[in-house]
Amino acid sequence: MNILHLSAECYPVAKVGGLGDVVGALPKYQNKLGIYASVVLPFYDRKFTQENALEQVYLGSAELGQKTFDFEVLKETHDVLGFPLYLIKIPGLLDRSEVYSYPDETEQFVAYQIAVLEWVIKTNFKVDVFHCHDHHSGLVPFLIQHSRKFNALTRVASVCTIHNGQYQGWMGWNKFYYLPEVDLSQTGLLDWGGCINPLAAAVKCCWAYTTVSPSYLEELKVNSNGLEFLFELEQHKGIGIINGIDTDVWDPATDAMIVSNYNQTNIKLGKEANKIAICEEFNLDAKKPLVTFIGRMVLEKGADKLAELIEECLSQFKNEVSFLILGSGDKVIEEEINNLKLADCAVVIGYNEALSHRIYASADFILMPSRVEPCGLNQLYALKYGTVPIVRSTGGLKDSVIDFDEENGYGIRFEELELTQMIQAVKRAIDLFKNQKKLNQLRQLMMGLDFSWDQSAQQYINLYANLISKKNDSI
Ligand SMILES: Nc1ncnc2c1ncn2[C@@H]1O[C@H](COP(=O)(O)OP(=O)(O)O[C@H]2O[C@H](CO)[C@@H](O)[C@H](O)[C@H]2O)[C@@H](O)[C@H]1O
Repeated sequence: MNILHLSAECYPVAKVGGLGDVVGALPKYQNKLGIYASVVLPFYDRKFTQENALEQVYLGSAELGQKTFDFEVLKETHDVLGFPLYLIKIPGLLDRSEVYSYPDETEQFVAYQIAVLEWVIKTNFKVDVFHCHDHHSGLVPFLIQHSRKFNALTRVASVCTIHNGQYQGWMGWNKFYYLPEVDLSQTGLLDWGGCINPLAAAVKCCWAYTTVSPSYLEELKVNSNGLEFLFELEQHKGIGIINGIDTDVWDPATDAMIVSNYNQTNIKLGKEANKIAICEEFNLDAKKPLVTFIGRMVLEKGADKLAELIEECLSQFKNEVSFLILGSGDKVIEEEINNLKLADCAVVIGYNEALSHRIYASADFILMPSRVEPCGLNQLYALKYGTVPIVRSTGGLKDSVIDFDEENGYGIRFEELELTQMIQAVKRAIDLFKNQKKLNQLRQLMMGLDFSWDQSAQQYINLYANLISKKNDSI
């Protein structure tokens, strides 16, 4: 079975958030399970592409509207990631350093998708399933069905995974001419709310779509930035598969980025050593419970509530708790948090992968007050590192964290994004920290949980197999 993953991100080539983590891991685990999974990304001029051997496997050209563009397909020579990695390089369009936020992003991602399909057809690259991640490759299921140019691929299955339904890749109909000739009777499939909506088109045209947790599958029907009705209509094609974690990268026993490695048996000492080091670095008191937040500072993550919460906690629970915050995103939120000049609170604005590992290993608690959380990887990493998650009960957080007051529970949950509930959750963390025996029992329990990719990777494989066998039945 040959699967081609299409994505804008893939760790460690290019990661902005959790999409990168998933696409950097899932294909590796799928290959271990005996299928042949590859990834095709836009080319980025970054550390990974500068430092690894890349060979040209295809040189071609295609049209974006009236313009012809040349493109190269490069393959990373040694499969260092555990799967074949292909990169689409288009001079002047896909050869830059950043992943997102260029003014011609639409042109970038449309050209990427056209180039991928062109390359697959011209080289007879064997694909049984196009696995499209988020809106950046959302036009592919439509194009292979309704564009004559790609009709050699009509019978290739397509699966679309929604990591984040809030972003949909909207483009005006004035850019319709970027697409190759398509069946004009089918253009309604591209439309949602009067513009071309690649995520909506993917959901309508794919053979199956998945969400990154079962709860998120349900939530999209009531909260998906305008697509609620669509998710209701197409629910028969939907399935929720929770993300896993890549234990080659995220394991405190082997993690080369942390100060002191540890496992379930020496967790107390291990966490202590990491905590002492980080508290020294950030001038915090290692004797106090350390609560962290790591992530994108955006409304989705509830980051706008952090500044007020920290101020309140440090005033109500004076000298009883400390905070270490790492993130970047919305400039207003960044500034609000960065302006907190308080003892017992350290803030790092920016993206720092190595620091994030050190924080997972040293913090006692990780706060995730998300408004929306399709899966959430931070809580899964935290569990693996024996760090108690404090989460709002939503999406994947609800599916992966059981409150420690419940049977076999280990985390702290609250329902509403409301200051009093959040303060109460932090208070429970402080009380738990005072009971070191209980805290260590919970740490042992958390570290023993299995959120590895093995099971979820298999669920995707079962889905592909189902789709392929249905296709064969229908021939
Ligand atoms: N400033 C910073 N420095 C270092 N590391 C940082 C960082 N900010 C974030 N990270 C890292 O980025 C990742 C974020 O993971 P999330 O699951 O929160 O992803 P995100 O919301 O981007 O993705 C979407 O896709 C993923 C994958 O499906 C879903 O889990 C999620 O719910 C959904 O919103 C983690 O590895 C985290 O450690």
